[in-house]
Amino acid sequence: MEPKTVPSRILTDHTMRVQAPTLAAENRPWCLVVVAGPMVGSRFELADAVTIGREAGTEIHLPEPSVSRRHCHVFRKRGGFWVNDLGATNPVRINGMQVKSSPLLEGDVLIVGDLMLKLLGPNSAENAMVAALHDQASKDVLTGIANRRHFRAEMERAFTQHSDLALIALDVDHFKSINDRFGHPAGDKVLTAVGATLRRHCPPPALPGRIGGEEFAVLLAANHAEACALAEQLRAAIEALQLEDEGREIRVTASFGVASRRPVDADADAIYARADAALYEAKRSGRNRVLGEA
Ligand SMILES: Nc1nc2c(ncn2[C@@H]2O[C@H](COP(=O)(O)OP(=O)(O)OP(=O)(O)O)[C@@H](O)[C@H]2O)c(=O)[nH]1
Repeated sequence: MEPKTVPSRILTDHTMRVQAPTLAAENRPWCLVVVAGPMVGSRFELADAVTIGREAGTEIHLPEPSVSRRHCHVFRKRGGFWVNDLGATNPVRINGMQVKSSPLLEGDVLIVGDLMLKLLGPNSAENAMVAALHDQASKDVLTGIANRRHFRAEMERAFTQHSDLALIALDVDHFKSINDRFGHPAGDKVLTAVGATLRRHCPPPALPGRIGGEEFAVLLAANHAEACALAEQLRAAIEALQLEDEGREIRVTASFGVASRRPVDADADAIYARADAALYEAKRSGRNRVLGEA
């Protein structure tokens, strides 16, 4: 019998470029993806208007020497995107051609200093692939929240953009004895429940992350009092978790340290170090408590 073949259909646009088949579920934000040069693989979702530059506070922040402080402006115009060069030392180019002010079309490559950024539309297969790879690279496998690498990168990025910045560091209490009494899989169940609690109480733009083992952290644009209030809410929610293993109740508590940005801080690590010191003090003084930085 003849094997049944399904006729395939290749879709092309007016320039005869092959279009990815559109799936109903896809409708991602437009994004610029670094396809060559420093920061390759970085993905930036596009708002209606963004400035690209080396200067802290630009929406697409590219801290590279070949990029001007304020390099170019990308904005929506007549249903598409448009680019204006802001007088960059290395002039903006699109697909190799120098431009002052020009439309930017899906699939175009925008050259900013030594970086090549490709514009990907909401339904492109490349956009879906890059988003999936980004997800895999940035999430902790067990809990689904940010992994250490992504959390630290976001911490540095947030430091360039927010003056009101706070960090909550937390660590599950006596976690080793949970593993010893109930076994490693039950320990994993506890970590998963803590991750879910953080996700539930810290919606975006707050960012919860798993730093490693039983250590977690939350990054938020808030003042010290707001961050301490959130930490207290998290402490109570973790203490209220109802977990069991083969009919045996697993009691879980965590200790918290909170720190917020000071004018003297040179980087986000300085804030993290103070949150960690406060967490250490919370452990030392009895656990299951929130302590602000000294
Ligand atoms: N189940 C499980 N255990 C882990 C994982 N990662 C690290 N651990 C365990 O976490 C435990 C951490 O123990 P400690 O650092 O001594 O801390 P603790 O027992 O929580 O004590 P305190 O922090 O002082 O309250 C170790 O036994 C690690 O083996 C993981 O992914 N899953």
